[in-house]
Order: sequence, then structure tokens, then C-alpha cells
Amino acid sequence: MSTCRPQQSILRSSGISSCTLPRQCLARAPTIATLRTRRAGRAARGTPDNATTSAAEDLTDGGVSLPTTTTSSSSSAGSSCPFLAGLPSPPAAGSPWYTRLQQLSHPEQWQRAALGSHSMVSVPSQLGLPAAYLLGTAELAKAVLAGEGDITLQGVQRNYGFATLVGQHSLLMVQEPRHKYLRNLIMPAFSPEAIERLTPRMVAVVSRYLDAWAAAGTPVLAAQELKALTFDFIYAVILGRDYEQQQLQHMRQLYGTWAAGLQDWPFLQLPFTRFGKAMAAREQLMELFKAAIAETRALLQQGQEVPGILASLVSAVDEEGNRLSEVELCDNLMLLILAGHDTSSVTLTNILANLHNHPAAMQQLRQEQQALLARHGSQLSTGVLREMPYAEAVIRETLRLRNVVPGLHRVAARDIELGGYAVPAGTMLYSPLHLLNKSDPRWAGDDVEAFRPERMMTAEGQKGGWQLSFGHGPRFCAGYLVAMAEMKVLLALLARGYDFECDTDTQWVQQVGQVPANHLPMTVTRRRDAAAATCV
Ligand code: HEM
Repeated sequence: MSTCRPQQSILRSSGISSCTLPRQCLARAPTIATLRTRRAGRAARGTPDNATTSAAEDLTDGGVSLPTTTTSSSSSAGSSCPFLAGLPSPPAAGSPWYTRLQQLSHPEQWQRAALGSHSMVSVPSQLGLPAAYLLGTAELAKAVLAGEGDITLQGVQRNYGFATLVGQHSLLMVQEPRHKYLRNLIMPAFSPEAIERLTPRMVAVVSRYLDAWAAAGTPVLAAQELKALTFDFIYAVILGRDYEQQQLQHMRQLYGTWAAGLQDWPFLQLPFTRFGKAMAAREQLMELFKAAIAETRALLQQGQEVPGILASLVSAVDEEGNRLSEVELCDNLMLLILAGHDTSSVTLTNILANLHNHPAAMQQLRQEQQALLARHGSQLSTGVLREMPYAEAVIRETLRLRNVVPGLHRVAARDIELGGYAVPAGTMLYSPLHLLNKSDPRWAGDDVEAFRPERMMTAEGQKGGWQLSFGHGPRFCAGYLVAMAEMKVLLALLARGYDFECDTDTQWVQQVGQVPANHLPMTVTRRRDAAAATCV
């Protein structure tokens, strides 16, 4: 076996490999292709991938004699690939019970301690948490997030409550190659041109909220207001039209009941359980979506130009003329509202708190907007949004400190090699995004806990580095451009026309991202020179 050891440095730099061997071994060993062909053959015959196989069967594929395999998912020793079988497992985190409690209460500190100086550790199942390999470098996390063929999202997809509430046909729930097909149909709705058409609507929603906060005369609860703002915003850009406040209020309530069901367990669909109520709310939301789909289709058939993501989705057509079905449209609308709502509201809440605590950063933001007003007048277009490096640095620095998505789960679909270790099929792989942000080698020696948007303005800071706030690979955030446009519109309008104060003396608690326990009371006043900066 020793002559067949892989070139470790190549494997490390290339991320994942199912079975990669040096050239001199290829005559005697299976290639990735032969391993996959064998699996494909089994699948075609209806034989499970982890079924007992014999050396005789393997001989028919590549002329290669392989060890008899009893299961492909138990350990590297059971792998049908000699190279994988020879690889070690990562060291075990081996934590006693009290540190596992730390895992739940202080995940970032626990992860740092568990990893120590290792690039990956194996965390055994304890206290109801599943066993997983914890990844400690961005290189490994990126390899896993990009490795769609070898890696699946099964962990999320097997969560019955989540899958039922979000919908089996949403992007999040489908595997390759269906995921790629759906994404190709959906992504034109998020193109820069589509965002350009939606910008006036985005400006209108944000202006309405800023004016209302200033008119309130008393503190408003920023965290709650931003939840409402981002809901109205995502609804407006998806459905492409304005709704009466009463209707929006009704839809927000339905969404709130639906979202509460995601936290329920066990998922019992009874009239009095949170899950049961959430399913009933889902039914009502589906009826509203179906009506909007029918209306959009009718307008498009009359040859009218209809703005909004839904119109793009309804119009999307593949090479053979197929379109998204009604159930695919509905499930993906549900996903877009979920994915585009709390993520943005929590990030914006954190941004406002940071700007309040760092007046110099707010001043810098105002200067950037004054320069833009002088150059382009008050109009906000996607071109103008692109010319906001400081606003972008504020957003990225806020996400670096308080990543709204703390980490991403994936599952190895087959036996793979990762970073020199064997990863048996079925292993959960966890990328701790929050920890990776803080461990980014670019900021070694800096105060990583300090809010300093300027670090993002340097040549080094403009690169992605270890910051994977919007994910990586084929499932990279579909709404990235919408999210950035939304946050920049709010920052631009706020800096141009308003002053604000908020009470940041509070605990921050972990929910979807970290949120202020006091909901961030905030007073907003219109600036005297604001008239010149009105943008709609
Ligand atoms: C600050 C705001 C946001 C952050 C930090 C964020 C972050 C992320 C991350 C980390 C993922 C990857 C999930 C994974 O790999 O499993 C993701 C996926 C996704 N996001 Fe976002 N997101 C944001 C806003 C939005 C918005 C506004 C929308 C919609 C308009 C959106 C729609 C989606 C969708 C549809 C996916 C699934 C993509 C796929 O599976 O192909 N996100 N987001």
C-alpha cells in the first residue's frame, strides 16, 4: 500500500477527493471514475450504495482487485478505495459533558477550544447533538461547500418539520442535478438588471419606514421595525407591487405563525401545536401566492411589463420550453421570504448598533453619501449603489463580527478524503462560519473583536479571505445582490437625511444571528439639510 500513498500536498490544495492516486498506481487502483461507475451500476440495478460487495464484482469494473466491503459508511477501514482505507480519521475533540454544554451556550469559544491547533476534529454524538467533523480552516470549508457531487445538504433536508414547512420543491430541499436546474431558472430574477428595475421600489419601502420613525417623536424598537421593514421589502421585490398596510400586517402575522413552527419539536400537526398552526398559516400563504401567480400570469399574457422576482420566475423557461410548476413557484416564494427576511433584518440591527457606537464610522458614511449626492444628484440607481465602498465595508465588517448564519451543515455523500483525513459516507461536516471569520489569518495581530470597517477597505480586506457570510459554491446566497442593495439603500437614505440614537446597552442573544434583548430602542430625527437629499 505504501507505494500508493497519495501526494498529500496536492490533495490538501485540491480540497476533496473521492480517491486520488499517484500516476504509477493507476494501473492497479480504481480511479474516481471507476468508483463512480461502479456506484452508478449499482444504482441502476437498484442495489444500495452501502450493500455488501465482493472483490469479484469489483474486478468486472476496472480489472482491479479490491478488498471485500461490508459497508461504505462505517469507517475508512471499510472503504473500497485502498487510499481512503489507509487514511486516518481526524483527532477526536473528546470533550467531557460540561464542555458539551459550552458547545450549546458559547458555541464559538467551544469550537475554538475543540479545534486547538488542528484543522479538523471529530466531535462524537452527545446530549442529543449528532456526531460531526468540525472544520477549522476556510480552505476545508470551501472544499466542502463547493463539493456538491460528494457532499449533500441531507442534514437540513431530513429535518421533517423544516422540509415540510419550507416545501420539498424549494431550492434548499432539492439535490443536484435538480438543484442546478432550478437555480438556472431562478437566478435571472436576481441579475443586476432585475435589481436595477426593483431599486425604486426598494427606495420607496425604506423611505416610508424612515419617515415614520422620524414622525413617531418617541423611540421605536429598531429590531422589530427592521423585521417589518425587511418583510415589506422582500414582499415588494418578490411580488413586484405595493400592498395596503392592512394587507401587509395580515401577511406578516401569517409569516410569524409559520416561522414559529420552524422552532417547534416534535413536529406534531395538531390544531394547538406551533407546528400545526404553522402548517395552517402555510396553507393561507400558499393561497395568497397562488392568487399572485395567477394575476402575474394574466398580466404577462396581456403583454404587460410586470416588475418583481415572481414575474421573472413565472417567465423562466428552460431549453425544452418547460416552466416552473405552480408548486415549485410557491415553495420557492416561501423560501425567498424566509431566506431574505430575518437575515437582512438582523444584519441591519447589528449595523445600526455599530454605527451608533462608532460615530466616526457614521461620519465617514455621511461623507461618502455627500460625495455621491454631489456627483449623481439624489437618484439612487444600482450604479450609484456600486460606488459605496464604505457602506459595503460597514456591512462586511458587521457580518465579520456577528455573522447572521453561524455555520453550515453538509453530509458526505460517499467516502471522501478531506485535508488528509478519511471521511466516511454519512459523516456530518460543519463549517463554523462565525469562528472562521474571527480566525481569518488576514487579521492576525489586529484586534479581531473591534469594529473597524477600514480594514475592509485595504487591498487585503477587499478579498474574500476566510469570510463566508453568504456561503460558497453552488449554493452561494441566491439573494446576495438583493441583500446588498437593500442594506445599502437603508444606509444611504439614513446617512443623507437623518440622525439617530439607540440604546445599545443591552445583552445580545443568539436567535437567527445575535439580536439585542431590549430590541434596540431608537430615536430618529430628520436633518435640517435633508430636503436636498431626498432620493425618490
Ligand atoms: C444579510 C443577508 C443574507 C445573508 C447573510 C445570507 C446568507 C446566506 C447563506 C450563508 C446561504 C448559503 C446556505 C447554504 O449553503 O446552505 C444563503 C442561501 C440562500 N439565500 Fe441568502 N443571505 C442573505 C440574504 C438573502 C436574501 C435577501 C435572499 C432573497 C431575496 C436570500 C436568498 C437565499 C436563497 C434562495 C438561498 C439558497 C440558495 C441555494 O440553495 O441555491 N438570501 N444565504
